[in-house]
Amino acid sequence: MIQPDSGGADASAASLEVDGVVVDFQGLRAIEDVSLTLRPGEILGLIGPNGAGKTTLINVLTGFQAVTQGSVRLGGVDIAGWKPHERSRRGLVRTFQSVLPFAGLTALENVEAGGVAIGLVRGEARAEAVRILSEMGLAHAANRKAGTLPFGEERRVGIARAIAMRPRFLLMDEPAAGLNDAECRDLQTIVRGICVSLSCGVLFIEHRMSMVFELCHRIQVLQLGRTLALGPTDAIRADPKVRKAYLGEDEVSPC
Ligand SMILES: Nc1ncnc2c1ncn2[C@@H]1O[C@H](COP(=O)(O)OP(=O)(O)OP(=O)(O)O)[C@@H](O)[C@H]1O
Repeated sequence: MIQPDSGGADASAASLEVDGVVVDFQGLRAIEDVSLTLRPGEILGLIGPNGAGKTTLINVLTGFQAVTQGSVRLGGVDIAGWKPHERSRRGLVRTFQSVLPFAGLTALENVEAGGVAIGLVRGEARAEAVRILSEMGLAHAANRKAGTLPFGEERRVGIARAIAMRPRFLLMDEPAAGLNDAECRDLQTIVRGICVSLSCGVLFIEHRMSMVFELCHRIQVLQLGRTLALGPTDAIRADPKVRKAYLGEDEVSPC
């Protein structure tokens, strides 16, 4: 597996960094002092049982959830005051499990909307969308309404739209949910491709552990809002406290 750049002050300045974040919901502490670093070109798995705080952390990163304490920095800049659309314009992009908000648009229009959202003029966004759809094997679907596509293709349209936003960091919340084995393998190829060709850092939240283990360079494990473990994939896979808390003693389910 190709390892991303992992060291030096330059790497930190180019990274997405969460520092000491706390999130409270009316008396419930959902996140307790979590720090996280995502480097360009790396795939960082974020795993943990239900309620561990993974989605809340994504919402913090995308600007939909305010923090009670702590900071988020993009390329060394504190982004606390940035609105969600400013974050995505500057390269902090997330994928959704479904393209449903745009289900009535064609696949091409969906991907074009990604380019327009980051400020491309329509013609440029369209040309880019045609190229991305073709690279993702979706050229045949360009003029079909996204909501009428097979599930796996609809999911890929959502990822294509994210790619059109030229992500520096891509946040993927359960991208494999509902996909079959072949679609999971396609997804892995796509994620690796994004990582290498765009030098994009990917935060990969997924319950399918076989996929997390195959794809991720490092894994951070959350439990009850705290970081239980963080390290290279092989070390996390073998960590007894992670196995006890999350993985169980049995081997993981296949993807
Ligand atoms: N808007 C909210 N108001 C109150 N509590 C919330 C809110 N959002 C999340 N929580 C609580 O915060 C904790 C973390 O939830 P979160 O959804 O981030 O976990 P998760 O790791 O993403 O879980 P899952 O794997 O089930 O998606 C849970 O106890 C949840 O009930």
